Order: sequence, then C-alpha cells, then structure tokens
Amino acid sequence: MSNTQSPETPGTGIACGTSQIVGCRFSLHPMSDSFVSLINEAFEKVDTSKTWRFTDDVSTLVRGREEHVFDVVKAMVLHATKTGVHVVLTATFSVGCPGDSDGDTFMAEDNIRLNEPNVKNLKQYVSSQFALYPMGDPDYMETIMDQVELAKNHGTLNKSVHYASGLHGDIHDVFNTLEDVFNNAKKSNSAHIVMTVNMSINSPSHKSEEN
Ligand SMILES: Cc1ncc(C[n+]2csc(CCO)c2C)c(N)n1
Repeated sequence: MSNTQSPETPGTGIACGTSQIVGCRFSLHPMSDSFVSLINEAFEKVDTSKTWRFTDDVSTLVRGREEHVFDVVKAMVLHATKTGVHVVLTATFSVGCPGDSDGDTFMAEDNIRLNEPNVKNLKQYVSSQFALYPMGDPDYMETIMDQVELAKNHGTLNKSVHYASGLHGDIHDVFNTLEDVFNNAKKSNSAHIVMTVNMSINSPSHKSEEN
C-alpha cells in the first residue's frame, strides 16, 4: 500500500503531514584541528538553494525534495573529505514525519541536482552503517530485510552488525544505495520512515580496502 495519501499514522490518530518532504539532520566531524574551516568551506562550495537549511553548533538540517537532500549531504561529505582528512558523518533521514510541513514550498523545485555536476568525478572510498526504522509498520522486519536485499543487489552491502547493516565502496555507489533503500522503504505500510547513517571516510583503518 502506498502511504502518500494517508491522513494519519496508522493506529495512532496522529495527523501526518501530507507532503513527502524529506529531511536530513547531519553532522560532519573532521578529525583535524582545522575542523571549523573544513566545515565552513564545505558549506561555501555546496549549493543548498533547493533546500530549506538551518545550521547550528551541533548539526545541520536540510529539507526538501528527496533528490536535493541526498545531493546536498553527499556533496558536503565529498568537499570535506577531498582534502584527505578523516571525517565522520552522522545523519538521520526522515520522511512522513507527522506535522512536518516547514519548508513545504521547496517541494515545488525541479528535480535537477545542483551539486552532482561538481562532485560526480570525485572518487572516495567510504565505509558506513545504516539502520531503517519504518515507524508504525507491524511488518517492519520484512520491510527492513527487503531493503537489505536491495542493498545486496547494489553490490555495496558489507557485513551486517547488531542494529545496522554495513555499506561500503565508492561514495557514489553507497549514496545511490542509501537513496534507493530509503525510497523503496516508503512503499511499505509505514507512513513515516527514519533512516540513520554513520559513515567513516579516509580512516586509517581503511588502508587495505580503498583500492
Ligand atoms: C554538517 C554540520 N553542521 C553543523 C555542525 C556543527 N559545527 C561544528 S563546528 C562548526 C563550524 C563553526 O561554527 C559547526 C557548524 C557540524 N559539525 N556539521
């Protein structure tokens, strides 16, 4: 069943925002004394104009069409990591959050990604773990396992660990996988999908896997 028209989160009586606006709250943690300039310079290079954005001392929230949210987060990671600095990304993606209507006007943007042309040729090995939380779906385990199977088909699935599944490889392949599993999970009975991602880039632990 598609959830796009659902008037409430099933069984809760809580009204849902009807828009399919996607949000991502993320933090970049560069393991360098220059972390302030690395984060600020990444923001200068990334075009966030097709998203609603707010940055504070802990994290940044971007909201808008799914493709622009993923485009901004991937570009931020690539600009911060092309320096070779070890960077960790923590991110929570959400769609269908009840009452989530701030920034709805950004849903009228077209689907042309603003940052992809600037980052598509940048190569970067990443190792990550993601977890899906299909809220309010009694069959949530099935929904999760379907997405793990999808990740396997992308060729990016690494080992499964408690509470998460590992994805690794080229950053573009890993972000394509994350976007695909997030979109596919929306087709489940859950009206509100949450996905957490932890990503490690340029880690000294990766030396044997990057080539
Ligand atoms: C994506 C992202 N957004 C905000 C922060 C929080 N933060 C930590 S240092 C710094 C620059 C100086 O203000 C900022 C904004 C983060 N770590 N990553």
